[in-house]
Amino acid sequence: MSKAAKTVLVVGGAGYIGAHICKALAARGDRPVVFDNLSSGHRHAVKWGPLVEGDVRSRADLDSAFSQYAPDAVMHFAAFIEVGIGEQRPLDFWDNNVGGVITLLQAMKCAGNDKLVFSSTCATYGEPERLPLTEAEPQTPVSVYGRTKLAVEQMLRDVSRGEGLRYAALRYFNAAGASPDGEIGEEHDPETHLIPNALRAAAGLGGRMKLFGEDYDTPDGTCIRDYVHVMDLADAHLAALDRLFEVEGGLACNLGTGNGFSVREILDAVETVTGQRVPHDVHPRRPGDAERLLADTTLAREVLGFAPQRSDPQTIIADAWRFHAPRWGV
Ligand SMILES: NC(=O)c1ccc[n+]([C@@H]2O[C@H](COP(=O)([O-])OP(=O)(O)OC[C@H]3O[C@@H](n4cnc5c(N)ncnc54)[C@H](O)[C@@H]3O)[C@@H](O)[C@H]2O)c1
Ligand SMILES: O=c1ccn([C@@H]2O[C@H](COP(=O)(O)OP(=O)(O)O[C@H]3O[C@H](CO)[C@H](O)[C@H](O)[C@H]3O)[C@@H](O)[C@H]2O)c(=O)[nH]1
Repeated sequence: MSKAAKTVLVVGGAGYIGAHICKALAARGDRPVVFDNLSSGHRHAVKWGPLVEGDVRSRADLDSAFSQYAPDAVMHFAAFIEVGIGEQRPLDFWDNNVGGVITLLQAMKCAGNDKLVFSSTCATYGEPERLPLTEAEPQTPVSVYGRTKLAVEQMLRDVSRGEGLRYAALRYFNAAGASPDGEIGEEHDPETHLIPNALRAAAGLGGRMKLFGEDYDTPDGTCIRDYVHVMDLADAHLAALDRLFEVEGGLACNLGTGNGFSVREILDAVETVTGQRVPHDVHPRRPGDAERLLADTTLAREVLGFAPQRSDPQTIIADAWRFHAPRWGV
């Protein structure tokens, strides 16, 4: 394992997951340089190194960041992430999520940089045929968002084979939680994810939460997901980064825990942690929601030494609540 401090260009590092990875990089002595257009990220979440304001679709913006900071590796988090909006604005999603990576890879090649960690998603699997999902399961995404992420994975494989790119495509399941010290957390606007929406409702903000679908073929009728703490994701990113300095070629790897929780189980956990009821109404199914998603974690454990420490729902929710509660005045 290479222990020398690294400069890492963190594209999308002002966003939720990227900011937590920056904090983890700095904590072990690496130097994160955030490159972000602040379209959904936050200037106040960039705390552990410089911020380069730029757009990943702009070669000029990227070239100037590479020449100023000469990063040893790149981590790419920037994307449009709202599945529903992707169905209405597919061209924007292909432009940002795929076009952005083409421009980034061209800039990396020009700068002589061949190491990339990429944010992929369990949404590339679509509606699973078998659970838990191993990396070998067919990837048949059912959303524009999932198809853009799959297209990038395919492009990375080609560029790795043909041009020697070293990469790790990390397929996150449901990222959740916040830095345990409450310093940074999840601040999407609009927020579509279950845990922050349930916490908002518990705090008496934003009205009653919508529970999407109670007629699934699951024990309580609600969807089952594999929630993984953002700080555990950070550990996996550090391991994936180190691996790029040791191993040639590409890696595609699930990041989840293998444990599934239903929407109702999450609401119960939110009520336990906050001591408040979660006012909610049952609504029809949300289009594109798979019934169950669960990661097989064998590869992550073997290749990245992935051993989640904070990914039980109680800890995830307690950490998220510690971040949100003071900001919401509760
Ligand atoms: N949140 C999850 O549960 C989850 C699950 C699976 C995969 N992912 C992937 O992880 C990544 C990060 O997700 P997140 O929840 O932190 O999202 P986020 O929206 O909080 O962060 C994305 C960041 O990228 C920046 N950005 C977007 N387009 C850009 C562009 N053209 N140029 C420069 N910067 C740009 C935004 O300003 C923002 O800071 C995304 O690629 C997402 O698809 C997230
Ligand atoms: O207000 C809400 C929000 C969510 N849900 C339900 O809670 C479960 C989890 O939903 P999330 O939106 O929190 O997470 P998803 O599983 O839909 O999303 C994950 O997978 C997506 C692709 O499918 C993207 O990758 C996304 O970034 C990632 O968090 C789903 O059954 C959803 O219907 C609700 O009932 N009410």
